[in-house]
Amino acid sequence: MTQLVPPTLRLAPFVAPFGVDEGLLDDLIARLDAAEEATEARLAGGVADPNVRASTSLWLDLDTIPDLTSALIRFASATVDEAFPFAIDGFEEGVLLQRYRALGSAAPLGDHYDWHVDIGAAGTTRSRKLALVVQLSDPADYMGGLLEVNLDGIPVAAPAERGTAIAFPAFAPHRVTPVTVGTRYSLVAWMHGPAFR
Ligand SMILES: O=C(O)CCC(=O)C(=O)O
Ligand SMILES: [Fe+2]
Repeated sequence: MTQLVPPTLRLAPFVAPFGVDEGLLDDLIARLDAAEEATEARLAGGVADPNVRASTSLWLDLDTIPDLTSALIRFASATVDEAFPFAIDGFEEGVLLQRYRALGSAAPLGDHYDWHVDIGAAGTTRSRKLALVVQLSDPADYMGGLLEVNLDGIPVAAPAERGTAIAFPAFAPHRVTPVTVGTRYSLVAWMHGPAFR
């Protein structure tokens, strides 16, 4: 089948409502808060450096939450059709829930994730093509915690509204600025496909 592809590559994140009930967003937050497996987020290679990244995270198996899976597939299709026409096969890693806190952070200014890209040189991260982030928190619940994406040299802050989904290429530098008050929760997933070449 012929695939319709946009004539140009977008240089701004793709943003759309994620389209799930607030109850599901609440449930995801509760899962992270309750999880005993939730661990201090670590950099690839297992080294934790709170100057680069400080947050709490929990991996979820996608098979267990059908409403979440269908919303991710809908949003991923829209992203590929309307913004980033990459060859995509599916979500290979489940989803990662993230919590960024002001209080209790190992980092002096609050939990954060400094500039980085999500694509890696080898292993699972090598075939990451698109990063998808869902804003799980109401922006009134925290200060700071901006997701900024830099696709063309100028960092753009992603909308923070609860239930908003944001997609960008896995090779795009992005960061989460320190949460200085309250707590921000997010969901991150990656669409995989034949590795960029
Ligand atoms: O929490 C976010 O909004 C983004 C997290 C992120 O960049 C990552 O986990 O790689
Ligand atoms: Fe990232």
